[in-house]
Amino acid sequence: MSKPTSGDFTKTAGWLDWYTGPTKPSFKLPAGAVDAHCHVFGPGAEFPYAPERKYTPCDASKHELYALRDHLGFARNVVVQATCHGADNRAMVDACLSSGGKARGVATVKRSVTDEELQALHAAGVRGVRFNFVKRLVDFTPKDELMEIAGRIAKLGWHVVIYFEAVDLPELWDFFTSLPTTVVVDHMGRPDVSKPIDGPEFQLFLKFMREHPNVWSKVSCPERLSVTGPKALNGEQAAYQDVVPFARKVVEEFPDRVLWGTDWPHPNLKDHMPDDGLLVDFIPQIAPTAELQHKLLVDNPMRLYWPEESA
Ligand SMILES: O=C(O)c1cc(C(=O)O)oc(=O)c1
Repeated sequence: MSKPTSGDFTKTAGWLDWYTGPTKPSFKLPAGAVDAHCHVFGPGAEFPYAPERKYTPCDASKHELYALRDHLGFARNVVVQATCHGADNRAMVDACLSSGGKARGVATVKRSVTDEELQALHAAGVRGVRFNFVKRLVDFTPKDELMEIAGRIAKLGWHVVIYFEAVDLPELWDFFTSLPTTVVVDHMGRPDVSKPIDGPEFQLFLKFMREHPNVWSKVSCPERLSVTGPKALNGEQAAYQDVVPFARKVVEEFPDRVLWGTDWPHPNLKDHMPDDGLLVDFIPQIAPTAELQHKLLVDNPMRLYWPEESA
């Protein structure tokens, strides 16, 4: 892979580009594995970044994403709309349409989206919308607007992906638990892994999943959540030890409602950029058996994104 650029855009100061030349994972992914959380950025010259964005990334094209998929051994991708593109889904849709059926998408839409536009997104492979509550990434959208969107996309059989910080779960609880669809939490609701796993914050997240069988979780982004590392760099096979108990707990308690993704190209990392091959090697630490791995990487994402092909 070549070095990333940003077209005519100027990257946010301190921006870390995705890792070029990732290693081949030692962990062999099961056949049909899905990278269920990744993004494309631009390229900015073709798909300009949204005026309301909170960061300007380096470009990360569909070609680079699909080369990474093949290199790591994934069969398919779920391309999640990145906030730097706002509600302009063209780059994500273009990636899905050029994947030969190997990618599905998650969009961001506004209340003004028409039924025809939703139908076109569906035809392109979109199966969900993303609601973002992380304040450094987006401006606030009123909950009545989001609930209206959820009601409309429910009719298409889509789900809602939610991204929030663990401290905000109490305030968002009533809204999340009234959503009429399957609800998929990004990155385990971003637990503070320096707090105890049996402390009130993470226990509330587990209660959220226990009491609501429509709630799923991505057990992704150890590189984002880890405080103590070690980092997935320089051949490290036991990366992000502090995240392992949290992710493993979710995988073992809810094996049929978990997803995993690389999060490539890893927006907004400030500390280091992981080697994506070593990130794949993180998976057996949190899903230690072949059965758990198959559910996490194949059965669950297929059921959610390719139900027509799922056994
Ligand atoms: O934590 C983040 O900065 C982040 C940002 C985005 C996005 O900008 O869409 O997506 C993610 O999955 C994570």
